[in-house]
Amino acid sequence: MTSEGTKRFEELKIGFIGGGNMAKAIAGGIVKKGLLSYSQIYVSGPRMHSLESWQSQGANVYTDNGTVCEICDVIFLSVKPHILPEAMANICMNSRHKIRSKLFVSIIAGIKLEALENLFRSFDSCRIIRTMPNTPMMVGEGCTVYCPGEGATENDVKIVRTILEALGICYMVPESMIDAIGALAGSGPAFAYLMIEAMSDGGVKMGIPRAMATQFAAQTMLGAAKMVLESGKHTGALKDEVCSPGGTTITGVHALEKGGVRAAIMDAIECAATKSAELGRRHVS
Ligand SMILES: NC(=O)C1=CN([C@@H]2O[C@H](COP(=O)(O)OP(=O)(O)OC[C@H]3O[C@@H](n4cnc5c(N)ncnc54)[C@H](O)[C@@H]3O)[C@@H](O)[C@H]2O)C=CC1
Ligand SMILES: O=C(O)[C@@H]1CCC=N1
Repeated sequence: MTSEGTKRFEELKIGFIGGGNMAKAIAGGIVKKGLLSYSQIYVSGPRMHSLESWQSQGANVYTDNGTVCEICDVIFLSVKPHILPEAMANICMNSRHKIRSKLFVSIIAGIKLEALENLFRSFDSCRIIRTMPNTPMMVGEGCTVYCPGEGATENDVKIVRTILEALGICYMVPESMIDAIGALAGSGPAFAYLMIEAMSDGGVKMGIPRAMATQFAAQTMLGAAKMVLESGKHTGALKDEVCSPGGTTITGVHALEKGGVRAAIMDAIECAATKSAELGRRHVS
C-alpha cells in the first residue's frame, strides 16, 4: 500500500464481468506486457465451461458477478450492452454493500456515463470510467480512448491510463466523441481484416498461394500504416509516391474509385457510430 492507503498497481486485482473477446484481448495484453499475471485476474460469466480457457491460463473464474466485484479493485464491465442490466441486477442483489469502493471501467459500446452512473447509484458506487478499447490491445497495438465519470479520482484515471497506454495509444476524449471513435477504432479492426482478406483474395485469384497472399496483404497494410504514422506525410502524398504515371498502381486506384471504396468505408464508420448511439438508447438510458 502507498502512504495514501491506495494499492500499488502491481498489487491490484483486476476483474472482468464477461470473459469474451474484448476481455481476453485486454487481459492477454496486460499479461503479455508483464503488468500483472493471470493469477491477479478474476473473470465471471454465466457458465463455467465458457470460462475454461481463462482457467487454463491461471485466471480465477466465477459464475457469480458479485464475487468478482467483491474481490477486485478494478472491474471491467465487458458484457454486451443488452446484458448489462441483467449482469448489474445480479451484482446488486448479492454484494451491494461490499463493492461501494470499487472502480468500474466500462468498455461497452453506446452506454453513456450518465446511464452507468444511474445503474450504479443503487449501491453508492460512482467511480466509473468509460473507455472504448479495441482487440489489437492483445498484441500491444491498441488504439483506445477513455472518459472519466464525475466520481472517478485522479488515481482511478492513472490506473486506467497505465493499462490502456501499455497496450497501445490512448487519449482522453470528451464523451461525445466515443461513439465515433468506437466506429473508427473499436470496429475498425474488422474493417481492416476485411480489406486484408479482399487483397488476399485478389492475390489468390492472380495465382499466389493463400498463406503467402494473406501474409503479404497483412504486411503491406502494416507497412503502409507505419509509413503514415512515422513519415508525417499526408496519405495523398504517400499514395502519389506509389502511383507511377501510366503505371500499375494508378490503374488499380481507378478500379477502387469506380467501386466506391472511399464512400463505402466512410459509410461503414458513419453506420457503426450511429448504431453505437442507438444501442445505448435502446438498452440502458
Ligand atoms: N469485440 C470488440 O472488438 C469490442 C467490444 N467492445 C465492447 O465489449 C463488450 C464485450 O464485447 P465482446 O467481448 O466482443 O463480446 P463477447 O460476446 O465475446 O463477450 C461477452 C461475454 O459476456 C458473457 N456474459 C453473458 N451474459 C453474462 C452475464 N449475465 N454476466 C456476466 N457475463 C455474461 C458471455 O458469456 C461472453 O463471454 C461489448 O459491450 C462491446 O460493445 C468494445 C470495443 C471493441
Ligand atoms: O461490434 C460491436 O458492437 C463492438 C463495439 C466495437 C467493436 N465491437
